Amino acid sequence: MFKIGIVGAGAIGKEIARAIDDGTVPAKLVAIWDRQVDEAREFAASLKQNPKVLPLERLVRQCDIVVEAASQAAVREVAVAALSNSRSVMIMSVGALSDKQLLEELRTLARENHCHIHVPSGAIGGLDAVKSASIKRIDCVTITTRKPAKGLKGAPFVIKNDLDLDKFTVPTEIFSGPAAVAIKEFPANVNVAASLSLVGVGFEKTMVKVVVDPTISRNVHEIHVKGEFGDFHAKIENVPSDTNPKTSFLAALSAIATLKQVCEPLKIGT
Ligand SMILES: NC(=O)C1=CN([C@@H]2O[C@H](COP(=O)(O)OP(=O)(O)OC[C@H]3O[C@@H](n4cnc5c(N)ncnc54)[C@H](OP(=O)(O)O)[C@@H]3O)[C@@H](O)[C@H]2O)C=CC1
Ligand SMILES: O=C([O-])CC(=O)C(=O)O
Repeated sequence: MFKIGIVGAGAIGKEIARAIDDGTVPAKLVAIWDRQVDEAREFAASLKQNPKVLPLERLVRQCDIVVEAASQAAVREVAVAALSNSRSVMIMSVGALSDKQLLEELRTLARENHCHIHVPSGAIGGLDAVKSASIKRIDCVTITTRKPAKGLKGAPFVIKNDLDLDKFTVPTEIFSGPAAVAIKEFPANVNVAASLSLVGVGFEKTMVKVVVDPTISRNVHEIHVKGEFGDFHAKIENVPSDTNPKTSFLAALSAIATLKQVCEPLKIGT
C-alpha cells in the first residue's frame, strides 16, 4: 500500500486526508504537516488512520508520495525534499512551476531519483484535450477566471491597486495578461492557468483574464484553445470549498482522483 504524506492541511489537504482515511484512496496516510501545528494536530486526531504530525524532513522519510497543498512559496522546499529522497511529489500550488529554473531542477531530480511529479487538473477540466492538441500547432490559449469578490480578496494585484472588490456592482475585468504575470498577481486564484500553460503553449503565450463578478456565487473558469486540431471551449462552474472561498471543491476532488490513479495499474485518459 502506498504511504502518503500531506504538507498543508487546509481546504484541499484536509479533503485529501479524509479521502485516504475513508478508503476512497487505497493508501495509508502516514503523516501530515502544516505551519498551523495545533490545528494540524487536532485534525490528525480526528482521523481513523491516526497520521503523525511531522515536520517536512521527517514526513518525507516516512512516505512514498508527498502531497504539496500549502502555497506557491512552499513548493520548492517540499518538492526538493521529496524528490531528492526518491519520493514522488504531487503539486497543487502549480503556479510555482512558472519558475523555469525550478521546473527544470525538479524534472532533473525526478529523473535522477526515479520518481515522479504529479500535477492534477485542479479546478479545471479539458487538460487532456489541450495536451493532445499541443502535439501540433496551437494558435491561441486563453482562460477567463470569474470569481465573486471573496474569491479574489488578498491577491497581490488587488492590494497593490487598492481595489475594493465589494464595490463592483457588475462583472468587471480587473486583469488581462500572460499567465507568467497572472500567477504572480493572483497566486491563490489562478493556479489553473499554470496547469494550462504547462500542457499547452507555456506561461508567456497563455493569456489570462480575471473578472470580479458580483452576480455569481461560483468560481467559473472558461478555456478557449484554437489550433491545427480545431477549436476547444470548456466552461466549469465550481462550487467554492467550505473553508476557503478562493479554492474550488473540484480542486480537492482532482487531487484525490490523481492519488487514486497513482495507486491503480489502469490509467485512462491522455
Ligand atoms: N491547482 C489548482 O487547480 C488549485 C490550486 N490551489 C492551490 O492549492 C494550495 C492549497 O489550497 P488550499 O487548501 O485551498 O489552501 P488553504 O489556505 O486552505 O490551506 C493551506 C494550508 O497550508 C499552510 N501552509 C502554507 N505554507 C506552508 C508551509 N510552507 N509549510 C506548512 N504549511 C503551510 C497554510 O497555513 P497558513 O494559513 O498559515 O498560510 C494553510 O493551513 C494553494 O496554494 C492554492 O492556491 C487552489 C485551488 C485550485
Ligand atoms: O479553485 C479554483 O477555482 C482556482 C484556483 O483557486 C486556482 O487555480 O488557484
